[in-house]
Amino acid sequence: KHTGSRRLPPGPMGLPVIGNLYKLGDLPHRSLHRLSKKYGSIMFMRLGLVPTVVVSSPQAAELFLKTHDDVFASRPNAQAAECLAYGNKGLAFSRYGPYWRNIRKICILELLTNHKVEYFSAMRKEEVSNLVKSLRVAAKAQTVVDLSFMVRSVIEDMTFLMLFGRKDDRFDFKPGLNRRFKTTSKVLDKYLEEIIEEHVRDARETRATKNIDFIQVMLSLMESQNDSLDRENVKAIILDVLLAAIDTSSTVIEWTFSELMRHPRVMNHVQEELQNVVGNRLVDESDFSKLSYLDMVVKETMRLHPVAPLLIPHESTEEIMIDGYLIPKKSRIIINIFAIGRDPNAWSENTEEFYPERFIGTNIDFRGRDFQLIPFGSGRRSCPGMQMGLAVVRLVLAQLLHCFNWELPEGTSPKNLDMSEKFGLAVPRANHLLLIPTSRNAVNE
Ligand code: HEM
Repeated sequence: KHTGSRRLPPGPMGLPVIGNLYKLGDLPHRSLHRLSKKYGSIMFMRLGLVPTVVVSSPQAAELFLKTHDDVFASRPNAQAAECLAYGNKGLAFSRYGPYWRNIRKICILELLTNHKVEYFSAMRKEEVSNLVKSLRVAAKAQTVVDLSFMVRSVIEDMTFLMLFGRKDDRFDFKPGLNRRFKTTSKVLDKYLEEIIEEHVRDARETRATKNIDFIQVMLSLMESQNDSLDRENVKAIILDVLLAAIDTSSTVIEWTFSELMRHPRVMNHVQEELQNVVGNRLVDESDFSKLSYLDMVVKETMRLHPVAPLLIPHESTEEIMIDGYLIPKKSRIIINIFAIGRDPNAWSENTEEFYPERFIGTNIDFRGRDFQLIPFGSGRRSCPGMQMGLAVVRLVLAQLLHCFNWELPEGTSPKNLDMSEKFGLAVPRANHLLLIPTSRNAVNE
């Protein structure tokens, strides 16, 4: 064969065996962004022994996630997934194939439907109102609150209510997606078993109840789908949803607050919009369609601080030529949306600036059709929880911004606010965001 027509994409020279791992550093999305400026938007490297392709422009992302989506819809056998309690039986890390397709269908048609998003709206409002009440106490005393912690707690509560119908004595999920999970998996398994048993008992006693929380939905599917879904599967899916829902939504809120604290002009504008649209009552999700500036602020935050800057790794299932380059079978595909959000060809020159007005007059949205902004991915593997996540993010943000003014603690100014990141599948702030609330308006609670 003529080798010239079957060349790999350009990339840094690898060292034998350890390949280019050493180049990635503490913040791989940033190192890979720098490398892509030198080698281009389709870049090849070996991470350990794994052939890896890094994609860093909207046009290239479209080739991988839309034009040839069917070839790149699998997942590598992730170390993270092996550490989890149920191996690859969940959704996020399982390989492309009939098993994944069935579970994905269940998630989309039964668990994460618009109907479900709406159904839980009253629950979300109540949980956020409770948070507002406790913040009122802090506001009165003018104490510093750990906003990162409080936001995470309210989102954990909402997620537990949605999945299990309860939020008390919940399992501590703090360890997140890392090796420690293996050691905690027995405790976790016991917890999930207890909850399932409780639901089975309840179902037996009250035959007629509707399928409300996720466990109830899954139990009735287990009955109707016979063999294709067992308890292990149910536990694996529930765990996936827990992990996918909590860190992501809290991280978006934390970064939005951080940028608003650094940009008082934008903060004032958001609060004015809330005052005009909502007035002296609490925000309701039915207000969202009129909060267009808030919407732009969330988009701008996710452009600069994508929660999952490298999405979840994809894997190719066959050899394929893309844009004149050979992509070997079983390559790991990393879509660097952190780099895409900063691509000057897509966003003009001021890409590092937080400037929500850039979205005025555009139709760019989150649905994955506009490849310059894909914080939820795009195509077959895109996030099935997008609507649920956006509802949570918008409500918590809007309510906290409507009810309170926020100040940085003494010694911190908008200019020197620490913005360090901590890398993982999700990239939150390295240090919690500490703020002082002051009650803003006489809201009728
Ligand atoms: C604002 C919040 C959220 C963001 C930014 C987000 C983002 C993402 C991203 C980037 C992916 C990977 C896409 C890819 O690999 O191409 C993903 C996958 C996934 N997300 Fe989300 N997500 C959010 C909230 C949620 C919520 C609330 C749920 C569930 C209740 C959820 C469930 C999932 C699942 C199950 C997957 C795996 C899909 C698959 O592999 O087929 N996410 N999400």
